[in-house]
Amino acid sequence: MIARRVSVLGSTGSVGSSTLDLMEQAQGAGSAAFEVEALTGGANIARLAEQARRWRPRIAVTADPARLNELRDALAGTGVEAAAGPDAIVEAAVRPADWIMASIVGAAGLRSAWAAAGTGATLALANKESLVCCGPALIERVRRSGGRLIPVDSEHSAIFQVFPAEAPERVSKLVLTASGGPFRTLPRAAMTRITPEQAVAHPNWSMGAKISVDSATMANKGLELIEAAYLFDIPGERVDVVVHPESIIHSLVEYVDGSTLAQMGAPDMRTPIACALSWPDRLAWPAPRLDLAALGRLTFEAPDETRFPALRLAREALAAGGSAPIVFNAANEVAALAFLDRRLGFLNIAAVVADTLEKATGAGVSCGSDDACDAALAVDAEARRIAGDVIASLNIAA
Ligand SMILES: NC(=O)C1=CN([C@@H]2O[C@H](COP(=O)(O)OP(=O)(O)OC[C@H]3O[C@@H](n4cnc5c(N)ncnc54)[C@H](OP(=O)(O)O)[C@@H]3O)[C@@H](O)[C@H]2O)C=CC1
Ligand SMILES: CC(=O)[C@@H](O)[C@H](O)COP(=O)(O)O
Ligand SMILES: [Mn+2]
Repeated sequence: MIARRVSVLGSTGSVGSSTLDLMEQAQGAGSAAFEVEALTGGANIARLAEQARRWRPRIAVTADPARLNELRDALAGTGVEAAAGPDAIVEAAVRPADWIMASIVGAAGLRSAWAAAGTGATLALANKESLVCCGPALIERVRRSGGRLIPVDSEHSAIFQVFPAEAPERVSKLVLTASGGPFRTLPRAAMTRITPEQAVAHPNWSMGAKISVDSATMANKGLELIEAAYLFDIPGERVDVVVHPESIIHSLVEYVDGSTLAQMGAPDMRTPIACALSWPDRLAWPAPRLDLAALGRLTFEAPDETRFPALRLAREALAAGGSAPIVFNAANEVAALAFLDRRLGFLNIAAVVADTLEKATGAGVSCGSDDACDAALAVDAEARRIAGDVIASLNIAA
């Protein structure tokens, strides 16, 4: 029986909701008991209130200070404390919990993930952007606090499960699988007409809008390449990407003797979340199971970095080091959101990232030596400003 006091940062999103759903199912199966300390959300007050009514956390927090009264009203009579604003989310992240899910999307999740990393709790990290921005420092912070970082991103969860942490020298390379997204076979010429609705329609996974666009451009795999290099302390040249359209093998570890170990499962985030919730134990819940005979075959192909240049840009940013991964992440986030707002064409997402990386390097944007989180946020802010200018100049030219 697994017993945990849990906080979920970003509980109203795709990963956050899957986390609470999994907890519900595991409790229903009699294999776990949970208390909830804190739930945090953004604009979706109705979902946050519904979750708080079900789980009765000590506190529920919305990121938007202007929505505090609305949240208070929605929680009336529950005994759940309401709070609002980015600082309140950081405060929620350091409340007593032994398992904290960091599932806020984008760099907005960095401060709370950083705060949670210092508490000594197990940090279940879905927010890949915080690893890309602060990887080695974030990992070290968890280690020093006596906590444990468990990756939730499906590929990194897969690697984590088959990686020999006690003997990393046995590993020759990591292989990240990529679905290839909804435009895997679309010719580049047709990509100019891609709409946000088409881009968020991922073939295998049900996810939030930003990561769905990242999958469509393969910037997601670029972020994951950086994430893997930091998490498993391995150079980018020893992290391969292979396109596997079925998303059944979630990633692989190749050993020096030629053996390759893989983790497989249905494309459902509750499986990697279950792993993070119970590791090194295993959580029994009514999980979706694989039927390999029904699947029939699994297929693989090389990624096409001409049609999906974001992958190459991420690899270059990782090799450049310093602040380049933070710039990559910030520019990608600004561009993906501009695409979702119909202010930018699909193909221009990677173009904005490339241009921002070049301009930020020219402007000498680099991390300071202060607190890694504050230093990363300063780089992030400057890179966002540059990316915004790049988008504005593209729109003037159009
Ligand atoms: N979805 C997936 O299957 C996977 C996701 N990930 C990673 O997990 C993270 C979450 O992804 P996903 O669940 O898809 O994202 P969603 O967009 O579905 O959810 C994001 C969450 O963050 C909250 N949020 C948004 N903006 C802010 C802000 N400024 N401050 C505080 N909270 C905010 C949202 O609140 P609200 O909705 O109330 O506005 C919501 O709770 C991302 O980093 C993603 O890359 C990794 C692997 C798989
Ligand atoms: C579920 C998950 O971890 C996502 O990051 C998923 O992997 C996206 O799929 P692709 O980026 O491979 O299309
Ligand atoms: Mn992933």
